[in-house]
Amino acid sequence: MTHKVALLGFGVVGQGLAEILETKADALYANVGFEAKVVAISDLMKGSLYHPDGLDLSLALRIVGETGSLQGYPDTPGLIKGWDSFQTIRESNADTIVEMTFTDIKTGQPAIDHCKAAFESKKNIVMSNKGPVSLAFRELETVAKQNGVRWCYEGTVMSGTPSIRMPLVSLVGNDISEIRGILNGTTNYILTRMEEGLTYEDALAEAQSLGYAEADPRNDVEGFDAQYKVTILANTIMNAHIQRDEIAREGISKLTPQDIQWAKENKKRWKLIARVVKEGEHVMAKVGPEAIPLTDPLAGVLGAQNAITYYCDLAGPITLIGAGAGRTETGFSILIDLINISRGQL
Ligand SMILES: NC(=O)C1=CN([C@@H]2O[C@H](COP(=O)(O)OP(=O)(O)OC[C@H]3O[C@@H](n4cnc5c(N)ncnc54)[C@H](OP(=O)(O)O)[C@@H]3O)[C@@H](O)[C@H]2O)C=CC1
Ligand SMILES: N[C@@H](CC=O)C(=O)O
Repeated sequence: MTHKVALLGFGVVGQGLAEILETKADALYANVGFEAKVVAISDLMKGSLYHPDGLDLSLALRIVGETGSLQGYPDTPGLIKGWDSFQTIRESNADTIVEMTFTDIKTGQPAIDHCKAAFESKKNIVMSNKGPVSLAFRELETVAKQNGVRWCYEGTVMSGTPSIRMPLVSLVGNDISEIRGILNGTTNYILTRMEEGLTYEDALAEAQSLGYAEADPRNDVEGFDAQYKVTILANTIMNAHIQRDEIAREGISKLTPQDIQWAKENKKRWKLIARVVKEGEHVMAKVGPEAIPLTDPLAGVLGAQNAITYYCDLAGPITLIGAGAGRTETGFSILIDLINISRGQL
């Protein structure tokens, strides 16, 4: 059955997903029987399109690439322009809403309301936006279940590297007592480039131009993004009931070139380390910069790469290393969720 999809947000990730759905359509159908049709795209400034029979994705990508807007998409019978996100959620014929709008680190809105509106309209949500999963996990999980729909968010932690599905599916049955990792691509990229001699400002500008940084990069460099991801991991993987503000947070913005040099001279490397530890029923989490020895496996994780180690009682420590951000990588994270929903799998 063709999976009908509506895209909310047509920025880096939205366009990355559209490119994948366009270029891999035949291979996905032939290899895994997955067929998707994008019926709507709704973006705050770029405009919106809806056609119940599906949109021409390569045309939408080309027009937005050339003009920065969807307005130039040709009018055809049945095409509706101008729906906002809530109209798209409620009135489109999509099976799944893909939420890729910006992460509001204070309120999680309007994405939390997008989720509620979708679930109440009996539509699944797939998202890379961390706000709702981090701030309203229990409530939204309940609303999704009550409405018999799916809620998937693989891309919220480590982009297309399966940091959520791997522990939930492949490591199921283990008791995971600790999670430790590098969960923010932008800061890891900045630290790597500073060690190579770039200034903090130039390294941040590069991370922004490569599509790694949040719309407001303070979310990355002050550790909010990693704090959000740690909350998601604690609650989804360790079944904790932890609130974002209970997690101690420090970013990398106070690190100086002298700090970087000191670490180099002492066979160490600065990393923004995220940690969740479970002792009995108590779960403690924190995010902060640490100068770790070069012998630590996390020290070798460079650029926008992320890494995470799950300390399992049966399988031992299992480490996953991969992209933590990026257009195609995060677009891929959405694809994993869509395929699993289509297959009826977790
Ligand atoms: N980039 C990455 O590597 C990763 C990103 N993420 C998360 O994925 C989400 C998308 O990231 P990214 O694509 O990089 O961000 P962008 O800023 O490139 O894109 C977000 C898009 O959402 C649009 N938007 C904002 N609010 C609304 C709204 N209410 N309704 C419709 N559209 C809206 C913006 O519109 P406009 O600009 O036109 O106003 C923009 O085009 C974010 O939440 C981010 O945290 C997660 C993992 C990795
Ligand atoms: N800004 C984030 C993007 C992915 O979540 C990062 O740099 O890791």
